Amino acid sequence: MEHVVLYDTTLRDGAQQEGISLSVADKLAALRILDDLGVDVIEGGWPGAIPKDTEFFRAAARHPLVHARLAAFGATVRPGADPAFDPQVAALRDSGAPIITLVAKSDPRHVERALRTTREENLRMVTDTVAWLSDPANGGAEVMVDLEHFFDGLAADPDYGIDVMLAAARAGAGAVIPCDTNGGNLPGAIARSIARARTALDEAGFARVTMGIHTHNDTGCAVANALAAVEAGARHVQGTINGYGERTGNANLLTCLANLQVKMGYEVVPAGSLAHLGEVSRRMSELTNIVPFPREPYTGASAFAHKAGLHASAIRVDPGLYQHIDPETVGNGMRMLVSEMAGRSSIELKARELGVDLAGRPGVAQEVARVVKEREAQGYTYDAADASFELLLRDQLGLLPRYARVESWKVTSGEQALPRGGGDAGGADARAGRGQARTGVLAESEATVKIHTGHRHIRTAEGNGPVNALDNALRAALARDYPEASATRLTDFRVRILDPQHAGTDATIRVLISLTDGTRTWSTVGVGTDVIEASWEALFDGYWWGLAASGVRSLLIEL
Ligand SMILES: CC(=O)SCCNC(=O)CCNC(=O)[C@H](O)C(C)(C)COP(=O)(O)OP(=O)(O)OC[C@H]1O[C@@H](n2cnc3c(N)ncnc32)[C@H](O)[C@@H]1OP(=O)(O)O
Ligand SMILES: CC(=O)C(=O)O
Repeated sequence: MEHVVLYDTTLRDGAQQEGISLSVADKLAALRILDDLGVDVIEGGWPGAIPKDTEFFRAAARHPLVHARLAAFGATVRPGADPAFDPQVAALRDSGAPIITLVAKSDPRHVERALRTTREENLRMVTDTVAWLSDPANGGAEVMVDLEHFFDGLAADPDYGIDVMLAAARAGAGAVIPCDTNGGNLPGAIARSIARARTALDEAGFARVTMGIHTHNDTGCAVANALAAVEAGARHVQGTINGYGERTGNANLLTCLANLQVKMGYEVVPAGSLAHLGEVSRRMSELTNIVPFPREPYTGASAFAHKAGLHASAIRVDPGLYQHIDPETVGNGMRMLVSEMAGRSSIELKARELGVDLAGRPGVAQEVARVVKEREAQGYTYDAADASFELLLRDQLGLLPRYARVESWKVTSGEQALPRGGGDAGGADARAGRGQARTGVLAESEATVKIHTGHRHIRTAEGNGPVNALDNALRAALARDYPEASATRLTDFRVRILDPQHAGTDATIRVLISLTDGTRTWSTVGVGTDVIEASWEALFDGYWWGLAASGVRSLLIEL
């Protein structure tokens, strides 16, 4: 199988994304993740331009890589400058990286208007910088050249970009990488230009020079453009994990990798690595602190999630009928979503996922599907509230322990005058009119919950809002007989109006909550015209599911 070089630029071009700021420690952690994945090259940053990157290359020297080689990124010398006396070029050499990737202007409009120099001088800048850095007397790095604005440049002048590329090859570059810097090109144009560039290299006697591709996603075609380039002769693909990058991002390297290896038959990373794609995507999300996009191909949480009943019915026979690959190949998993679009098969497959075998009990699946459709028509949503669905399913099967009977609950909210000297009338909270900072009053809520287990428990609790007070009171009441309830905490609370066009504050609303006990997380749903009532339903189901999932035995004695 032919190899395609995988070149990761998450730590350089990915870090150019709005909102991403990686510390040296983050970059070192990413280095390990990328090396374990088996990429060939990891571009670590721009030493000499960004102090953190200079420090990163110093630190990286103490972390030998098993699979990948490190690349330092930088620019050619400026017009009129000699690389031997250029501090930025010296910083690239001093980074100790075995690969140096230079960005070079290949669009004559950029040469003339951004660099404000001549086309000939730009060719000289490329030639001299590549030759100096690849000279063994100056460290002898392998030099790769990113041809900035290559595709747009060819549209303006069909030859100049090719001349820059050949100058780089002549000076000793090991790889030349046409870049769709503005991300405005489509696959056909990319493929035609790459084919032309490859032919030009071969005809000039540079068959040894690798043709690369670097694409941005401004037309939504970054991955497609990278793959089109490979079909046209590129054998080096640059991209970033999760498609991070300036503006709309770079080609998602994980999507490129999966497509190249699984669909196009190239050898890219060691065979076992593919099964870690999901993990790599999530670990990099932790480092960038950017929530993973659920609909990301191959790695996203929804990439193999099925909602339509007819899909489920075919999947029950053979998952391959509605999936382009086995999700486990890329470290993902199939999920069944239950909603108003469910039929018997969806319920049966979801039940199987939850460890309940409904095979041979079509009546139960049919009845659960009917209840789900009926309740979704009222506003419930089970694909976002797995725990509520599980309660419904187990209830139908008579498999649900009843932990408590609710006698009553109530919440009061109001404002209470603070003692003199209490509160702080200034600050941002006061300007926003929030909570305790207004003119000496404290906003607070109080809830009382009465439940029966074997005994009658009455608990009153305060909170900074009604849902918080209700949550505190319910937890305290349950924890008297079920101490496991004390570990449960609310982590998310979302409310939405279901019929905004027909009603104002008296609209039906849906509350979706997420809870955790420190190990598991789960979500439940409540619906009503009263936001507190809907919250109570979601909370009660949430605690109920938590106790059932912990295997807690019911102590309820109905008198
Ligand atoms: C397409 C890409 O994404 S390339 C990567 C881009 N990444 C970055 O820019 C991040 C790091 N950049 C930096 O830290 C700074 O911009 C630096 C250190 C590179 C330059 O900083 P400064 O010298 O203050 O200048 P500034 O940021 O305004 O850049 C303009 C200068 O770079 C020159 N320049 C721009 N592109 C190139 C290039 N490909 N080769 C050589 N010089 C270039 C311009 O001619 C201009 O030089 P001049 O001031 O002599 O006219
Ligand atoms: C080099 C680079 O990042 C670009 O041209 O997009």
